[in-house]
Amino acid sequence: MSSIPVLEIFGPTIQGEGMVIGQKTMFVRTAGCDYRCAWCDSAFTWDGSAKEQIRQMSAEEIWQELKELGGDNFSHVTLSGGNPALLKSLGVLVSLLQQNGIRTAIETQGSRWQDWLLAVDEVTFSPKPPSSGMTTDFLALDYILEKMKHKDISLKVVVFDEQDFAYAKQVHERYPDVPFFLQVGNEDVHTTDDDVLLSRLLSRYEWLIERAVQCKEMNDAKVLPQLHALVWGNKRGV
Ligand SMILES: C[S@@+](CC[C@H](N)C(=O)[O-])C[C@H]1O[C@@H](n2cnc3c(N)ncnc32)[C@H](O)[C@@H]1O
Ligand SMILES: Nc1nc2[nH]cc(C(=O)O)c2c(=O)[nH]1
Ligand code: SF4
Ligand SMILES: [Mg+2]
Repeated sequence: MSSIPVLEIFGPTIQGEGMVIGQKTMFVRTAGCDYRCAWCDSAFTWDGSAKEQIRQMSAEEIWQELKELGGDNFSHVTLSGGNPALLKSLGVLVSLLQQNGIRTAIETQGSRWQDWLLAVDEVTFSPKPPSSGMTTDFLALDYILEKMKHKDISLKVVVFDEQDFAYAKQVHERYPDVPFFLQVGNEDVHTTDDDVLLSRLLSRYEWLIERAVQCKEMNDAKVLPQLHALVWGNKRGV
């Protein structure tokens, strides 16, 4: 049965963000999102520009392709998108990966619940700050984080400006027991000038570190760049 809309399968590479940064992993990127973030670095998953590249795949087909690409060189798979938590059918893939001894992780914004989230080993929830143009449904996020409270989860907020930083504080204060990450925002997700991008991202990282170290509410936060953007710029499939 073909039931999962897939836009990219790639790796092995390293997880460039958040709670398992540096972990060797494969990626499966699904199509479709319930959000439209102004600065989304994966807008092709939802803006129609890659519509003809979407493949409807079964969990077994995805697993076969992961093995063809990665061979013996992986033991971890990250699901991202778009919002993979829109897809009930992804639960079959999560079980199949686990039956084959593969650890799983997911990137989602925390707007939708799926029962199979409980089976994912490392779950990153990334609620969106004001600069995205999106509004967080905190009651939905409360519900989801309550269900996940005994699991290995984290919150990761992308920060572009002071308003975003204030939002990040509010999120961290609302869920004090959930490991909390601040992530540098990439303002130019289209440039191919890697030198300009790198120096811009590093100066934004320095700014975010400075803001976090001055703020007592961020005493437990971790401050990270997107490591893959520092290494490969805006290249897709890495
Ligand atoms: C492309 S999203 C896909 C998963 C899910 N829709 C989400 O937003 O969490 C993966 C991660 O990239 C982050 N992200 C997207 N665009 C970004 C940008 N321009 N700069 C920094 N992080 C970005 C998101 O906030 C999210 O944490
Ligand atoms: N290397 C690498 N790390 C990532 N972490 C989160 C990603 C994503 O787009 O969800 C991503 C990605 O696309 N590449
Ligand atoms: S929620 Fe994630 S995939 Fe969806 S638009 Fe925002 S950053 Fe992009
Ligand atoms: Mg990305």
